[in-house]
Amino acid sequence: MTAPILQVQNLTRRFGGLVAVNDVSFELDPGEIVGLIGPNGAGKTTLFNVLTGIYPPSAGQILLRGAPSGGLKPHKIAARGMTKTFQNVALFMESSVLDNVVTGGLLKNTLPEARKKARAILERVGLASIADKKAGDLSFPERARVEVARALCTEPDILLLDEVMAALTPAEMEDVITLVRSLRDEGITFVVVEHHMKAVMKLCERLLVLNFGELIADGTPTDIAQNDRVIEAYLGSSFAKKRQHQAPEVLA
Ligand SMILES: Nc1ncnc2c1ncn2[C@@H]1O[C@H](COP(=O)(O)OP(=O)(O)OP(=O)(O)O)[C@@H](O)[C@H]1O
Repeated sequence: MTAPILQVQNLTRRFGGLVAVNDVSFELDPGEIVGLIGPNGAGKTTLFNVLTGIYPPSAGQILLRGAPSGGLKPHKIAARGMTKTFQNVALFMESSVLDNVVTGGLLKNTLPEARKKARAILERVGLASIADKKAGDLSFPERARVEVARALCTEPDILLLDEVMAALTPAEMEDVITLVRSLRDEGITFVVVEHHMKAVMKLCERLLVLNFGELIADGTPTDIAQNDRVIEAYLGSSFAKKRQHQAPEVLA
């Protein structure tokens, strides 16, 4: 049996009196593609932020390849192999696509090495033709791809994708799904936050469901689509009671 690459144990994050992530525990095996879903405000981004060191945990443990990583700074956690993309794309808008991606590579490489790596990654994700364009001149879907490229340039073992498919056309989503699968085949483990349920169901082999900060389900997309607690969380209890063994459209 392979050892888990990530162990999250009783993780809690509070903001004053608000418990944004509440006693959450799960493990990731290397090479999994796991979706993290839940209604607005469920705690998905906060969980990503705690895992990647943007916020320290209020309680609980995070073990990255068996070593505690909770409370370390983001660059330390990225250097150990876990990083995330940002929901509201945080590129340097005045810099070129290439220079944005290079910043990811500087974590583990000299500048010339980082530039070489960044060019290879831009080629890999299909952005080589816009390498010299200013990030501020890109369309939103292009920016999201650059965000992914920059995260890839940190050479992650675990990549947390925060809504990179927002505003993509169905064809562009297919491209992202193909890219994520092929990167997984090269050894990267993924956790994906995405509101587009069809894309999540297609891409992910396992789903974790948060509601009001609590992990209410962990299973295959088929199991999750039939799970009463999940349906209730999305649609309210009256719908869940009326439902007769039929997955609602929101989870189909
Ligand atoms: N820095 C912060 N300070 C105070 N409260 C916060 C902070 N960040 C998040 N929250 C609160 O924590 C809860 C969880 O928010 P979070 O953004 O993690 O949810 P989410 O599941 O990612 O939501 P969405 O799907 O809308 O992006 C919300 O009630 C939010 O208002």
